Amino acid sequence: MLGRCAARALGALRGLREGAPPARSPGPSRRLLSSEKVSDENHSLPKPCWSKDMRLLFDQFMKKCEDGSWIHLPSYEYIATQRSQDFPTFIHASELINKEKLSQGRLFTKSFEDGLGFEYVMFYNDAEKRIVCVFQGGPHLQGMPGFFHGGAIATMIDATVGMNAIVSGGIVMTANLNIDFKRPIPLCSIVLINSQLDKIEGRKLFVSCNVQSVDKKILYTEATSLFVKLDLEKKFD
Ligand SMILES: CCCCCCCCCC(=O)SCCNC(=O)CCNC(=O)[C@H](O)C(C)(C)COP(=O)(O)OP(=O)(O)OC[C@H]1O[C@@H](n2cnc3c(N)ncnc32)[C@H](O)[C@@H]1OP(=O)(O)O
Repeated sequence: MLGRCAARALGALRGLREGAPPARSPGPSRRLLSSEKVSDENHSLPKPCWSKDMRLLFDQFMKKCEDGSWIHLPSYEYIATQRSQDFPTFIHASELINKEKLSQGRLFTKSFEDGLGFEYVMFYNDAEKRIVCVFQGGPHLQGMPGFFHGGAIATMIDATVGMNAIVSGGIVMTANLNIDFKRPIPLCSIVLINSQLDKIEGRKLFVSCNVQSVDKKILYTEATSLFVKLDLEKKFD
């Protein structure tokens, strides 16, 4: 049974949850998505490609979820924003969005074969407005030989702070992301991305985060971000 905070967080994700597969019900917006592959697989559950350490951390966080203080967030290949009914004004009004290509859209972090790209699981603490992401990056995320690409790290930071903003603010977009890369992260290592909602001012949500080694001895990266709740009356053009 979900606790109250779990229900609230998962309710917030319903509006713009990370990758809920598109609705199967027919309708005008559903026609855009008719040719896509629909996968209901929750990628936040252990897979064969997860290392022993990743599984250990998963088990530790799942233990913390037992009293309801932490929530295990699901993740799917599709983001609900692909459902045009979630963005009625933007998608239908903008001439810039290719409606055919939209049906092939897939969440960037879920676009690699298992184990080669982004493997991660996120846990949310409602009382502390924190999300911890346990991230195991694969060999296709290489930048300098032997280390992760900075863009791959930025992607996972954006995904984690973004999820924190979504849980609190609903439909948001990244307006600003500042990253200090302090140490290179060895390729294929597992790191913790710790994000914190710092404040909300009107439509603006400020979220900070750091990336640490699992033993917390190495601070790899620090970041601050600004997310803006979308004004659904405005158009993208
Ligand atoms: C695993 C994955 C899970 C899912 C997580 C997904 C995370 C990924 C999210 C993304 O990557 S989104 C993609 C990257 N972001 C974009 O493409 C956004 C592009 N920018 C925009 O579309 C608009 O600038 C934006 C929607 C962010 C804001 O436009 P609005 O017209 O809604 O806002 P407006 O200009 O009215 O500004 C609202 C407030 O925000 C402030 N603001 C907006 N942009 C700002 C900025 N860049 N820096 C500082 N402040 C900014 C602005 O000053 C104002 O402050 P005040 O209310 O105090 O007056």
